[in-house]
Amino acid sequence: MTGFTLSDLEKTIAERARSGDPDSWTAKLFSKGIDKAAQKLGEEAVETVIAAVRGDTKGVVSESADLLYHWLVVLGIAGVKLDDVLTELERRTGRSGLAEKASRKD
Ligand SMILES: N=c1c2ncn([C@@H]3O[C@H](COP(=O)(O)OP(=O)(O)OP(=O)(O)O)[C@@H](O)[C@H]3O)c2ncn1[C@@H]1O[C@H](COP(=O)(O)O)[C@@H](O)[C@H]1O
Repeated sequence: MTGFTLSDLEKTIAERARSGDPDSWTAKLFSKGIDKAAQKLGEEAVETVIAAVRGDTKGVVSESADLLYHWLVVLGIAGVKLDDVLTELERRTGRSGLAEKASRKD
């Protein structure tokens, strides 16, 4: 299994956004703003759905990578940290830090 994480990609995206490099797709999306980034996110979501419905396994992998990258760009522009989303997901499992603390008190 790869050691590469969404957190690694989030850091790369933040660095590239700050770079202002004209060759950087990330910097371009950040300069265009939330409308363009959100549009790309929607397109990649639809392309992922189409690949899945067609049973195109390689397509699902490739489009999911596009989707997650553009999702992190949208999070970055929206000022939301990946960790905030993971914390919300953890809360839904009922195993969040607060739940654990509360259960230790019992
Ligand atoms: N993971 C990605 C990634 N996935 C997709 N893309 C880019 O997303 C863009 C849009 O994808 P599309 O399939 O829609 O391509 P398109 O049809 O040409 O796009 P449009 O016509 O809609 O403009 C392409 O230019 C892809 O290269 C990505 N660009 C960057 N990354 C990561 O971000 C890092 C920094 O990239 P730069 O900011 O470009 O330096 C890279 O090293 C990667 O780790």
